[in-house]
Amino acid sequence: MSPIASALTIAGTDPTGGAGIQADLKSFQEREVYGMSVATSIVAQNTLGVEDVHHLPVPFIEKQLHAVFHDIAPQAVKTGMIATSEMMEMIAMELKKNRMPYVMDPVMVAKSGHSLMEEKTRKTIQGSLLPLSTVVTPNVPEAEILVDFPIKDQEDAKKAAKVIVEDLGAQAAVVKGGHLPGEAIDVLYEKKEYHFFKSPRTETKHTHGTGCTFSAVITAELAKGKSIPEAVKIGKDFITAAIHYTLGVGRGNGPTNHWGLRLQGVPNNATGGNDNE
Ligand SMILES: Nc1ncnc2c1ncn2[C@@H]1O[C@H](COP(=O)(O)OP(=O)(O)OP(=O)(O)O)[C@@H](O)[C@H]1O
Ligand SMILES: Cc1ncc(CO)c(N)n1
Repeated sequence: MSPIASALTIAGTDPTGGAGIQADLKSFQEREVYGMSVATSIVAQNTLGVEDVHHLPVPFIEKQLHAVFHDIAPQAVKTGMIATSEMMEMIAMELKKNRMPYVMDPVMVAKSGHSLMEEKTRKTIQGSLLPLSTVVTPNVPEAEILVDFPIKDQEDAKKAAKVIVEDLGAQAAVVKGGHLPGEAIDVLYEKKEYHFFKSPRTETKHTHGTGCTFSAVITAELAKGKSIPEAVKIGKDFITAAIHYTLGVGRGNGPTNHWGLRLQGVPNNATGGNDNE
């Protein structure tokens, strides 16, 4: 195995750098993992919202994937925005040929409310990418769509994480608590056990790309060989600091601070302790 861990993101773009591929690459870099990216859709967006979306042709996305896989083998991969069923099916085929830890962030709707996935694609996930995933990281609205019941509190989030693993076939699931009231508690279900990752809620409007950043850090840590709970713990510490040390840039819901954890004096390769609830 290469001494350098590398990771690949397959996702949409954000020219203002807070979400999508740009956020993923910044997160990989912060975790000292060599970052690579394959674009699915080019998105004209900023902190105020999504202006327009241009989907790349499926054969062209496939060519980008081949360019990576034929040259530098990543140790882990994540997917973010995958807008159409056709893209999803092709990516699932490629990931079946190239098996490695795989983090699926099932991006459906931007924080601004703009849809980033066609309605009919929401069900394609379940038959294609989801069963291939090492970890799925839905927020509450995405988890509700995957499991088809409402999630109002932590008990519902626990049930959803379990259904995503036991009925839908993911190896592990983290239902993120960003959209529930109170402390920000993420629920991981893995190997028939629950783990809870808790942080105080920061009162801020600058949470653009939190989900992308969180799942990218998990991917980076899996690329280094960390266990799923260790990787999620580091993802949680990273995003908590990134939200806390807000940059205050952008006219709308601004990005997070990808070097926030460094400001706490935490070395990049620190391992996660056990901070479960
Ligand atoms: N205000 C907040 N304070 C502290 N942690 C937060 C806050 N909002 C979200 N988080 C944490 O950020 C991470 C991402 O969760 P969130 O639910 O915001 O993802 P998301 O909706 O998929 O994000 P996005 O769609 O913007 O990429 C989780 O670990 C969650 O607990
Ligand atoms: C490309 C892209 N992926 C994900 C999100 C969700 O944060 C976004 N706004 N843009």
